[in-house]
Amino acid sequence: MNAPSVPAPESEPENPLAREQAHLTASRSALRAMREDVASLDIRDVTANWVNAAVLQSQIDDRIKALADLAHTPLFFGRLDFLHAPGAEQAEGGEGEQFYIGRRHVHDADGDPMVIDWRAPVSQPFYRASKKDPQDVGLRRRFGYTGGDLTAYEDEHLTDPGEAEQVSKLLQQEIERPRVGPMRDIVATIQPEQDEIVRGGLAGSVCVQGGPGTGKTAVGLHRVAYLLYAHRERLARTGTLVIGPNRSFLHYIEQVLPALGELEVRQATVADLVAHVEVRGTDDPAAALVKGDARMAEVLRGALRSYITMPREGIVVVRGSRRWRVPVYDLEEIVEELLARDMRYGAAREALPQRIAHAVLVQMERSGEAPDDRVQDAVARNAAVKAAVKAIWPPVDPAKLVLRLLSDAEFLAAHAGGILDEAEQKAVLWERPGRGVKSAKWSAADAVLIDEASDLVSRTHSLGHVVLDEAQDLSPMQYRAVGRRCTTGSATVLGDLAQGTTPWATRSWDEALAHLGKADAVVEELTAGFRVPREVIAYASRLLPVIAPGLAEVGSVREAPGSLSVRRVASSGLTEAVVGACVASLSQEGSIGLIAADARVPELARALDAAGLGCLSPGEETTPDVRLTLVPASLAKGLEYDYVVLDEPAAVVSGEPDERTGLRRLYVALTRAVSGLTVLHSASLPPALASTEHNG
Ligand SMILES: Nc1ncnc2c1ncn2[C@@H]1O[C@H](COP(=O)(O)OP(=O)(O)OP(=O)(O)O)[C@@H](O)[C@H]1O
Repeated sequence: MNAPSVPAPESEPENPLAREQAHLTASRSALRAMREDVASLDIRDVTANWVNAAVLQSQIDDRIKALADLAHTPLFFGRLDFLHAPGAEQAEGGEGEQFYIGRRHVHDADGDPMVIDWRAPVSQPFYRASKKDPQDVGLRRRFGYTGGDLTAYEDEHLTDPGEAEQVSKLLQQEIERPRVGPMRDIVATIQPEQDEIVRGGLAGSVCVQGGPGTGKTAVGLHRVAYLLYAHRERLARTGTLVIGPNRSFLHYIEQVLPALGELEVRQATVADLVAHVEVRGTDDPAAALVKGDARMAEVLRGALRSYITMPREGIVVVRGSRRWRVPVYDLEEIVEELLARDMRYGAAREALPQRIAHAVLVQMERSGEAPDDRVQDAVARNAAVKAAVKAIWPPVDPAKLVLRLLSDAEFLAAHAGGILDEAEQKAVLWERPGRGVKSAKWSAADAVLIDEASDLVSRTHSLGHVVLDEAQDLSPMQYRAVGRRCTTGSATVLGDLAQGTTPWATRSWDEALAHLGKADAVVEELTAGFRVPREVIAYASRLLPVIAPGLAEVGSVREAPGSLSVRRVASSGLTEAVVGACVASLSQEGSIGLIAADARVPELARALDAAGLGCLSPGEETTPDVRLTLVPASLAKGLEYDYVVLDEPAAVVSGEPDERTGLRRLYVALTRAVSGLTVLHSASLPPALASTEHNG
């Protein structure tokens, strides 16, 4: 591989860099021309009315926006020189072709491509071709940019046996490029094992187990962009959704898809999905554990069914001078038939009057009448029929059903008997029964129960594709809630068993996928770490045998000697030392995260303030002026900073209800740094970390 070449004077036409720069300039002009073409469209003659005109104009405006040339977003980042024209028989010796790979398609005035969308099939070898499998690629070239200028390139001659394989310097530089602002895309440097997941088919679901910084979030987001490209129409109809753990995380990732040209993807937390009631209460862990258990689905199903009462008498429908009788045994048969079918409670309730009316119609026909559909509808709306339906199959409000289960010990016992033991029933019962849906102090887990009940009453709308990030923290009931939003679609599940910090954290992906309703999903593993330097990840991985025995240690694609510093200070000087470490980190470029146990955050905030250091909360955008974020350990998951200062690990551990969860929380905190981690402690470190004191 050639090292990034030293830029030669641009006037030299045979200088490859100058040629590439010329192609960039030409592509930019072509893009401008494409934009101007759209802008000059005259729609006055093609639209019949102003509504159509407005719709068309807004589509044109969107298209113009999509064709914008962003100064700091390189139009292309790679080039592929195929040995033969793609698609041509190689034996024919067809002329090789050259393609520039970028974020979007750009063509010249003749319609010939100048830049190919990274998602097009012809771009795939850019990510997958290797010396072992060159995929007909003679040369792969990666471009390096400084600001918006093309300043370097790096070549791989995949079919040259003499050229040794090397780690790309441009990849390394891209990862280490200081972070300001939200998460960015990785479209120029997606790795082969990541690309396999990104370009997986829409039909199948996939689950990715990957340690910290292996690119799970990046892969999930690029997968959505890819699927939208490959299945645009279908997904435009059915919809896509990205689920993340909390609002700050969603803010952090929200720019990635728009930067890839995808503006229509909804992003939400699980709490957003199940927001049927206002959540004002919390559960103790014992209650939350039972409420999140999949057995609750069974309890709810039984409780809902208990509202159905077998008819005790027949009904009489009076129409004009005639009376039609539906005997009790006919009604019973109808109800039994509905019960036997796999119908939602609400759908069956709607079907019931029609079934009764049908029974009446059959009698009418037998007696020589010729009733049509309108008569059937009229009978279904008859007062006697309505009254019977109400008695047999009354309407049920899902929130009221859950309210009753959690408030009424007898009702709960009647439906949880044989499913939950007595202690479990006691755990879920509210101390003070809820009076009404509005006033009850619902917890997050209760909202999920209501969502389950709602789905039993009427089917939840299913989307085309759902990406579920940080999945390891979901309870079985939450997996079910997500699963019913993609029953007819597919899912990408991303997570790390070692980072599970809820009492119900996922123990096995097979189990989780079964709750999600995607038991046939393929489980893939990512083990190459992009974020965390080797020294730091090795230190954090000392916790793995305790927090997730059997899980492979994450590697690192980057050596960064001196990236870890662990220092013990006197407890009276801890806060001051931490502020000092922040000041030192701020002398470097990029973002700084000060991570601390939640309980330590107020004191540290005051100390930073007193030192005149402005700081942000997680999810707030870093700017060149304010680059320091004060991160409560409970919100650190999924985030990253160029430099991390970690305050008092022992406090992070003891901030959690049990030691394993505490150590997992610590593992998350230790794995947020891209370029450097400083750990400051006054209390002893957990034994796994203390084994070899590390001083940097
Ligand atoms: N192929 C790649 N090229 C460049 N950067 C990459 C690549 N893959 C991942 N990264 C970068 O590595 C960092 C970590 O990625 P990401 O946040 O997706 O990891 P993760 O597996 O979700 O981590 P965590 O488990 O900690 O949430 C990000 O800055 C991401 O942009």
